[in-house]
Order: sequence, then C-alpha cells, then structure tokens
Amino acid sequence: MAPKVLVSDKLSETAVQIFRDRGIDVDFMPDVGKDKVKLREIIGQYDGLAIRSATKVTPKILEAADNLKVIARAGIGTDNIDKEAASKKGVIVMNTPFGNMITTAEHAIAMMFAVARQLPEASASTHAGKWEKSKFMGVEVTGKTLGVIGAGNIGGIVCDRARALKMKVIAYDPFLSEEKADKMGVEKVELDDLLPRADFITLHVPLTDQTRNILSRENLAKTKKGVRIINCARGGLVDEEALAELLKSGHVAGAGFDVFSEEPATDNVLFNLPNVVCTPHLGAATTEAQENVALQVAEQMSDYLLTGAVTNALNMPSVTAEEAKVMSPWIKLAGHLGDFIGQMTDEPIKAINILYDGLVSDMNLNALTCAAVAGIMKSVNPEVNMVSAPVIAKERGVQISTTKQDKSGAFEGYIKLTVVTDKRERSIGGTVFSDGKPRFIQIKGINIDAEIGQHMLYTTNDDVPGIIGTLGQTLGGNGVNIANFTLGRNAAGGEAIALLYVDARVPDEVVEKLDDTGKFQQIRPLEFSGV
Ligand SMILES: NC(=O)C1=CN([C@@H]2O[C@H](COP(=O)(O)OP(=O)(O)OC[C@H]3O[C@@H](n4cnc5c(N)ncnc54)[C@H](O)[C@@H]3O)[C@@H](O)[C@H]2O)C=CC1
Ligand SMILES: O=C(O)C(=O)COP(=O)(O)O
Repeated sequence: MAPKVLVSDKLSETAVQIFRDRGIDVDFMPDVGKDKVKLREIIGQYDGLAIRSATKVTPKILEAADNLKVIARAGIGTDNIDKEAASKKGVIVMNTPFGNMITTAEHAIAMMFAVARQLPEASASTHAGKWEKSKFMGVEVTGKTLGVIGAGNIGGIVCDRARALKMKVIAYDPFLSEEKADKMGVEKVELDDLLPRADFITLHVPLTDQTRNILSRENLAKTKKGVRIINCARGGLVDEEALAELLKSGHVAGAGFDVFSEEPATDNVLFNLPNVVCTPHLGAATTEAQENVALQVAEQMSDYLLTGAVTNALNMPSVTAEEAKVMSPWIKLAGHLGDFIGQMTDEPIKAINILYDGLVSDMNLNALTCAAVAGIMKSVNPEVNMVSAPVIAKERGVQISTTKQDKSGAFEGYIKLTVVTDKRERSIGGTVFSDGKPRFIQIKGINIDAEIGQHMLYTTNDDVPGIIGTLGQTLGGNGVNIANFTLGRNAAGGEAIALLYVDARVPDEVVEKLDDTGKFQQIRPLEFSGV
C-alpha cells in the first residue's frame, strides 16, 4: 500500500504534485493544522505530516499519530514541533534548512531600511494625502554598527548583505569560530559587548530554552540609546512589554518585528507604537522560498517513505539513498544482534559497546548504532525504533560507545555488540554474507555460524555427550521440526552453546522439558524493520 501523507499547512501545490508523481497518497488540507481537534482525529491514518508554522505538533497530536513515521517542516524553525515527544514516539523530524534562508535574510534587511526611514508611516501618510516631508527624518545605515545575534545560515547572509551596505558588523554567536568570523568579515563579540555598541540589532537564533527572552528587560536596558531592533527570527526572543516601554520612552528609536510571542498576533503591545514596523510572519513568504521548501519537503519525505533515505533530520542521522541500499542488511543485522543480546540480558544495562570491523567500519556508523541500540532497547520497550532508541537509552543512563577497526579476521567485516551490566558483560557478533543474509558468528566469545531464523531457541550447557540426541528427540517427539542447528563451544568439556532455528514457536512446556539438558531460552521473533 502506498504511504499516506497529510499536508496540514499552506504549502505550495508543487509539494502535492511531487508526492503524487512519486506514488505517495497525499491529502492536501491546508487549514487543518489550525484545528487541533480535527487534526488529532485524522492524524492516525498518516505515515507522514508536512507542515509550516501554523500546525503545532504537540504530545497530544503525537499520541494519536499511530502510524506516523515522519514530520517534515517546510521551513527552518521547528519550535512548533515537540521534538522530544516525536523522538520518543519514534517519529523522524525533518526541516529544510536552506530553502528560505535568503528570503528571510532579505526580509530582515528590508525591515532595517523600513525602520531607518520610517517607510510604512511615510507611505500611509502620503496615501492619506498629507505631504509630511519634514516629519519623517531617517538615519543612514552606512557606517553604522549592526549587532547580529545568531550568525548561522540566515544571520550569515544578513552579515554579508550588511557589509555590502558598508556597515560595521559585530556578531554574538557562541558557536561561531574566530576563523569563520574573520572569513565573514565580522567581529565576534560577547552579548554584553554587542548590546551597548550596536545601532541596529537583528536576531537570527532559533527559539530554544537558551535563547528564549535573550533580549530580556535587563539586556534591553543595556542597549545604546537610539538603537533599532529587528526580529525576523521568533517571537519569545524579545521581552515585548519591556521593548514597548523603551520605545515609548524614546530609548529605542524603532523596531521591525515579523514574529511575535503569540501568533497569529491580532493584539500585541508593540502594535500602533511610533516607528514600529510589523509584518505577519512573512520572513519566508516569497514565491522562490515557498517553491524551494515545498519541493524539498516533498522530495525528502518521499525519499524517506519509499527508500529509507534520511535527509535533514533533527533526531536521526542522515542516510543517503545509496547508503540505505548498501546498509540495509547491516542495519537489519545490527538490529537483530541488539534484539538477541537484549533478550539474553535480564539485568539493567549500564553500557553498550559496539565494535565495527572491516568493511562495515566505513559505513554510516551513526545509523548502525541507532539500529543496534534499538534492538537492545526492545527488551525495555517493544515499540522502540532507531529514532527513539537513543532517547530511551539516555533516559536510562545507558552509556553508548563505538570503536572501529580494520579487517581483523576471516570476515570482510563484522559488528560486535557488548552489553555491560553490574554483574557481567555479554557479547554477540554477526556479519552479512555476500548473499545479503545476516549471520551470527559469535556469542559470548564462542564462535558459531548461525543463520538467523524467525523462531529460535538458544541454549547454553556443559559440553557433555548425549545432549544433542536428547534435544532432537524431545523436540521431534513434540512435533517441533528443526530447520537448522548450530553448535559452538569454547573448549572440549567446557561451555557449549547451540542455536536452533525451528519452524514454529516451541510450546513453553517443551522448553521447560528441555531445561533438563541445559539452560534454554526461546528467542522472541527477531523482527527488525529499521525506523
Ligand atoms: N520569520 C521567518 O519567517 C523565519 C524565521 N526563521 C527563524 O530563524 C532562525 C534561524 O535560522 P537559521 O539561520 O537558518 O538557523 P541556523 O541554525 O543556521 O543558525 C542559528 C544560529 O544561532 C546560533 N545560536 C544558537 N544558540 C544561540 C545562543 N544561545 N546565542 C547566540 N547564538 C545562538 C547558532 O550557533 C547558529 O549559528 C530559525 O530557527 C527560525 O526560528 C527562519 C526562517 C524564516
Ligand atoms: O522557516 C521558518 O522557520 C519560518 O518561520 C517560516 O515560517 P512559515 O513557513 O512561513 O510559517
């Protein structure tokens, strides 16, 4: 059946066309994102959800999203998506980090000019038939200092345009290196340095717990008298009440706001103040940007739902379509190894070590690690997948470490998982043969060559004669057909292990009978579907 996607925001119809062309079943309901009740009612039918900023993906919506695999934001900011809840639910969150960056940077520059020259008020006055030539005295931007808070993709373009306008640009961004700042021709500063120096301040940070209220009352008070403030990033970054007071007192000479603490903003303390230019979250509203983001979102979601390729995900490592193809048996193997060793471990897990050997060590290890951890965490939470596994492991304080090494043995490559508990360490190794089939090659350090079947029995026993005969007789006598039987031992007369691949689930009472010959464990079917 074709995957089903809901577009719940005003996306360009280009997205709808791409979904259809790629064979995805798409419902275009651009207003449903604003209707929480309706969205909750219908979300259960969909594998994918494509949104902009009007749809709020809350834990309640996610709770009802039983089939959802991917949420894609046609734009940059994902503060309207509860990413933690999505990750826990195993839903990938993607955005389109570059599609609207130029457009948004241009909007910030447009706002700066609009505020510098009071363009909207002058325009309204002229439309009204007044000719108030002396009322609208502006300031030049040339030679002025622009303080950029957040010099990432959009902030970086703003810096570039501002330098072309002959402004002095200073930037506050803890993640901006001195080298990058030099290359950009901007001076990297601390926030406390930026505030009193800037003639114009423009914000380009995401809204996070760290950036919320970054221009607080206290910080606004540190700004230079006559400063003009532009916010084309997110409402919630600036204390609007405090800014309104400073605008009224004349300390702040003007403000250009595209985003507000509450949206849609139909009422706000900044409204109707002199020299405050407001737009209704238009930062990304150009034909070019909307085409870009719609196209990217539709391609990314289709790729993921049809091929497993992951691009621009915020809660999952990227996997290209080529990688997805080559890696898929290895991802499956990592999941099976994890699932198996998870079932062998009945104490709380403290750490997981993953060794990647040979050809596998050159693959996308982040994705393989997520798959292995997902397999292991299945014992804790059967619903876990590659997205939610790292979150669940972190919540439980499980340390994850990975090592890679050059080909070290007979196999072209293998994966070995070691699970550490308070009492012991357990390990399992596996490889993928050239036929694409995953095999277990080592359990508890004992070599074995076992096919992986759906119904498996695992046993450890003392290496003494007679065990195999009794085992075969008991299973045969109870109507259980053995498809494959693999043995291994660490030394003659030492510890032996056996993996039996049987045609059907072995009844519990038969497993109990088998316990006379060793320690048997029925392995829950190893079904690993990736994400
Ligand atoms: N008005 C609109 O329509 C639009 C608004 N936006 C907003 O713009 C924001 C920025 O977008 P991009 O530049 O593409 O993101 P980005 O991720 O490329 O850049 C953000 C920058 O902020 C910096 N940063 C993070 N925490 C910080 C902190 N505590 N203090 C200072 N800097 C910090 C990061 O290091 C990064 O360089 C988006 O998150 C979104 O909220 C984006 C597109 C359109
Ligand atoms: O991309 C972003 O972060 C934006 O804020 C654009 O929002 P929008 O898609 O226009 O609702």
